[in-house]
This record gives sequence, C-alpha cells and structure tokens, in this order.
Amino acid sequence: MAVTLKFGDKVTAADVRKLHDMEDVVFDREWFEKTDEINKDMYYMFRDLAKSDSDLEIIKSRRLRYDITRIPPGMLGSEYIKTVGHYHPKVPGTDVYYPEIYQVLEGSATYLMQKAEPGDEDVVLDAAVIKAEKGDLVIVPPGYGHVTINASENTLEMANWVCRDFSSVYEPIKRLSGAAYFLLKDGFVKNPLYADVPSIRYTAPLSPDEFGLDSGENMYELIHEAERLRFLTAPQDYTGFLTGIL
Ligand SMILES: O=P(O)(O)OC[C@H]1O[C@](O)(CO)[C@@H](O)[C@@H]1O
Repeated sequence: MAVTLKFGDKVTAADVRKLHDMEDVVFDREWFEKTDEINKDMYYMFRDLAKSDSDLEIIKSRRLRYDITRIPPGMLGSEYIKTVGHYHPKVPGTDVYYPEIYQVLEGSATYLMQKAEPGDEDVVLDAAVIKAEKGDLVIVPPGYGHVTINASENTLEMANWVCRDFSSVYEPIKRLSGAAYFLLKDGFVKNPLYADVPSIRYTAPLSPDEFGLDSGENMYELIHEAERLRFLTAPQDYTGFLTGIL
C-alpha cells in the first residue's frame, strides 16, 4: 500500500528509497550481503508539496520546491539509517553551486556535510556535522555534499526548500561507497576510500529566530515572503551570507 502524506488539501504518495537503493553507500558490507530485507522501505520522500494550487503557482514561479522526508529509526547493520547522499550542480553560467535549507519537523537529525576538491572528490576540504532538533534550520552551503542520518529511536521528519531546476548529483558519493564518514553506535568512522579527510567540525543549527521565524513556525510559511528564499535559486547573489553560514 502506498505511503501518503496529507499536506494542505492534497494527498501525496511517497517516493520510497528501498534498502537495495542504498547498496553502494552502506558501511556494513557483511550485514548487507546477508540481509533478506533488500526490498525494505528505508525512507519516504514527499516531493513538490504545496498546501493549495495557488501556493504551487507561487512556488513554481519562484523556481522552488518544498519536500518533506520521513526517515524511520533503524540500523543498516552497524550503521545508523541515513539518506544516500548527494551534491548539487552549479547554477548555469556561474561558478556557484545550489544550496539547500532543511528544517526538522519531528525527531532529531544529524546532518553530515562535506566540501570536496572539485574533480577530486576523494579529497575533502571540510567536513561538518550539525545535530538538529524540532524547529531547527540547517543550510547546506554551495558545494557541500550532504547526508542526513537518523541516529535516534524516533521517526525523523524534515522539510527542505530547494531550487526546482536541477537534479541531485549522486555519482561521487556512490563511487566512494558513501560520504567521508559513517555514523556507527560508537561514533563517526572515516570512510577508507577517501584519500584525505579532515576531522569533523561540529557546529550548531540555526534557530528559527535567527532565520526570522517565530519559535515553532514552519518554514513553509516563507512562501508568503518568497524573496527571502531567493538565495536558493540565485546563490551567486548571496555569497557573503552563504560563506559564513556553516
Ligand atoms: O536524494 P537522497 O540523497 O536520497 O536524499 C533525499 C533528500 O534529498 C532531497 O531530494 C532534497 O535534497 C529531499 O527530497 C530528500 O530529503
């Protein structure tokens, strides 16, 4: 039976990532080879949500997309459940990569973000981790590949605003069998396939008020002030703001 989400007056069916979709990025190979749950649902992505047709018109005219992702708790063998992970491409005609903004709606999330040497993705220049709780916001700056981990016993639900004009870039993280670090019960371990990886820099999420939202306010409401999301579609005009954000 399809997993659905009611958002505003619409019901949306999930795009589902199954365990077999994670094959390239799972740390615990021994567990993966033995499991008989290869078709098990890992996480649910409700893409391109809008509370009404008029909201969707605004979202599309601003070249934005609002998604909700639901990640139930679980383990991939010895590793906490996570997203596959990806990078974003550059804005056409510029040297700036598309950023993204997440908000935790339920549960808690661990965001792992990494900036690699362009064209040499096994050399990581910066690896940052942010633990975020309900209401917190996290901006993925231009050029950072990112993975979201649910290292908790509760379902994580998070939202993202992102530019709708591009497709995510999966190849570098798949080729390197995952991001630069894996989160196990005992903590992060380095991915040995990377040539050079710095220690993790632990940093804090943005609180809603730092982003001009009321406490407990859902960032979907920024649809009524969509100009404030322009850094997602034209990041080349916001490099000052985006450089210091992580
Ligand atoms: O594409 P991945 O790495 O599986 O991650 C899924 C997440 O990425 C998004 O596509 C946004 O970047 C969301 O829909 C979802 O949260």
